[in-house]
Amino acid sequence: MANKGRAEMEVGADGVALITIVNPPVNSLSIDVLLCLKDNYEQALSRDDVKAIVITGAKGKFSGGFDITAFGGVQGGSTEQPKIGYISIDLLTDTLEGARKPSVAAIDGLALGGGLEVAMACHARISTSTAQLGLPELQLGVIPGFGGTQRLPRLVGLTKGLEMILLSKPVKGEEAYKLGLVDALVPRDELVKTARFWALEIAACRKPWIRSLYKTDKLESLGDAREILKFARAQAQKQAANLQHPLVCIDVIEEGIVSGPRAGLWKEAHSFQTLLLSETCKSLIHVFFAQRATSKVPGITDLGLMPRKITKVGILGGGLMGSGIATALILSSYPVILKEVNENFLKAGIDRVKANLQSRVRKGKMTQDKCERTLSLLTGVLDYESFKDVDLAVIENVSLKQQIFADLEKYCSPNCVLATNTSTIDLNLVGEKTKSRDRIVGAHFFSPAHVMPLLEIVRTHETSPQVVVDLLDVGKKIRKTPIVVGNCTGFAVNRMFFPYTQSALLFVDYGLDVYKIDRACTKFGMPMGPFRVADLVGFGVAVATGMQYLQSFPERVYKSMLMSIMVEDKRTGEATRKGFYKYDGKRKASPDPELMKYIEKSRNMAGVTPNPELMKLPDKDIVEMVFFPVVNEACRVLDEGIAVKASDLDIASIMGMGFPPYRGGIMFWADTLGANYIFERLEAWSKMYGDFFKPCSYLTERAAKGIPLSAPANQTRARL
Ligand SMILES: C[C@H](O)CC(=O)SCCNC(=O)CCNC(=O)[C@H](O)C(C)(C)COP(=O)(O)OP(=O)(O)OC[C@H]1O[C@@H](n2cnc3c(N)ncnc32)[C@H](O)[C@@H]1OP(=O)(O)O
Repeated sequence: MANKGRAEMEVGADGVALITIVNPPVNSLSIDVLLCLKDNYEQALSRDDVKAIVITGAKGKFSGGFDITAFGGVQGGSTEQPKIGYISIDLLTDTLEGARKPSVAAIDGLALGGGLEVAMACHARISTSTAQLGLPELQLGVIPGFGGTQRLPRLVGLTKGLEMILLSKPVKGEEAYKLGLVDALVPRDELVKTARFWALEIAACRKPWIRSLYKTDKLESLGDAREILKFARAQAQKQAANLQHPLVCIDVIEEGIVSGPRAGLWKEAHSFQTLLLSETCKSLIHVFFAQRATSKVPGITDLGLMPRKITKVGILGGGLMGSGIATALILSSYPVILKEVNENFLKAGIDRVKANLQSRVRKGKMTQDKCERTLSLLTGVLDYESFKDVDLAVIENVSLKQQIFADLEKYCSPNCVLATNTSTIDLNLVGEKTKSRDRIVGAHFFSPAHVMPLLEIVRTHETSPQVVVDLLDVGKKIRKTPIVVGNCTGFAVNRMFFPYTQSALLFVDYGLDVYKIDRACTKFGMPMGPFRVADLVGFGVAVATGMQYLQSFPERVYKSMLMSIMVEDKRTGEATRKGFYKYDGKRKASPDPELMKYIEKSRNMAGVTPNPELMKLPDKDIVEMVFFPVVNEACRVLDEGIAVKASDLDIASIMGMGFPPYRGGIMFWADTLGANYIFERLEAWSKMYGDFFKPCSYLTERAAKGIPLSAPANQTRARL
């Protein structure tokens, strides 16, 4: 098998061995790279002409950490691993850090995870000011495994070290220097030269020879450290009660502080090994690759098309979505022209963008100066005159979309991409009156558009691949995760979201408690249960959406009257301070005993007698009752070719619905339970409660054949 990366060594006349990690695209530390590093070290330590060593990464990137692609092989048992502690103790601690020749890390681009851990084992670190340094392993369900749990707190102090590790939050070179994580900041073109000089200075005892594993000056006293760790444990549990690995990480750090760093390294090595095989780690690794795979669309991104340069974006409508989209675009340096129908609406739209930016200033995410420079990219207009040179026009929720598209066709250049932000409108209808159907595309942002990470790119049969490639590129530049989907009511995310609320409403009619359902969902890991979400969004939207679904999918909509009854009583959610919950002045939700009268009315209208047995159900059953219909719908979305692959739906469920990432997304989670189990439960419920639960043919077939729901179906033709 071909080697996965290497480390190259070159010995200079100055007596410095320069070791370069070469493993594109991010110089990850594969086992091959690490074994090369070991060979290089053995050579450098034995050669008389080598006085000191510098480690760097090829092409401006130190290293993105351990090779994540190898995790899958280890988890599946197909890749053999080095023995426990071999990399962190034998190689990095005893060979590199314990060597009688000094090492200096020359860091540019990124030093993440194992990359930073290699750098911390060196005796000094020189960095550029823009490099990113961090230990993001917890994001992947593991802990730092090459000594990071021991060395980072010793270099930057326990509080900062915990923050960086538990929040997977990297720092820029500049901050790393202030924290003491790096020893000097230099411009990129002086990086290696300075590191060489520094290494020779250490060898000549003119600069300190520091083994960070044994540093104690930054560590708090044992009593203080215990208090800090206690607080960190409480925070970790509060933030994600279902996750074990943050607590394991804190235990490992504590071991090093209480019993010494060597004991800490051993505990780290054993814990890393155990966590690597956990369901959480498998799920999070799946999510890492699934997220990157969303921008790989068969038949679109494999045609060799290059994205065209988008230099200016026109937005029609400065409402909530239009202003949010404008904010997202100017934040990524796109000049934007915002068009409204009159002065008042235009001012309101621009004020919304200003408020979005000001909120970033207040939170310390942006300086006032940067805020003003960003705002200068936005121009408000009342006519189409300035649309001549826009490359992308995004139409927000304005009526007469057809007319607007016909107007745009007259005013914009023939190459301008025409995008519409809609969650429901049929794109084929929108383009009906134009000759430009090939450049019409949906750009479904989620509210608030400048904050939510997901972007559904909706294509019709006629949308050209070039236009999709262009929008994928814009999505990446504005830091959204784009999912390419076909045209249908609700696209992928809302189609999956709808049964979530529907199922919850059905079971309330049949006797379950609103608050019990919400609690079961939040314990499962959802940020909010379906009823709390409905309050947040407002019932107006939910009722209107329900009507559209009823039209499109009449055979599987449960017609609950509960929300409509509440709307009649002007009880429409958080905005009216009363929905399924009641809200105080600070938007704090609490259960409302009055709700029962609406529920009883809804049950009467449905002609349903509540079953008291349902209230005795454990949370697990409630979660399945709410989510299996979502799985069923996700299967239909996949079967119809609306989504091109199951992992796209995993990302859509995580980023669009708040499905817990540590469960891997809706389809990944479903496969951990098995298609057959889900089929049987849905089938049983469909007999008791009706067609809403009826398993679709995709699910039925896979359950019968024992095929995972996520397995690609080559026979499924994309219907768009
Ligand atoms: C023992 C140790 O403690 C354990 C570890 O080190 S675990 C690993 C810790 N490191 C990380 O978590 C970093 C993960 N990577 C990232 O956050 C980002 O990829 C990055 C910041 C490095 C680069 O981001 P960006 O420039 O946007 O590029 P991105 O699209 O994410 O990645 C480029 C490619 O590199 C791959 N890649 C990134 N990091 C990788 C890694 N550590 N191993 C293997 N492949 C990696 C991606 O999968 C992607 O591949 P693709 O082009 O085939 O889709």
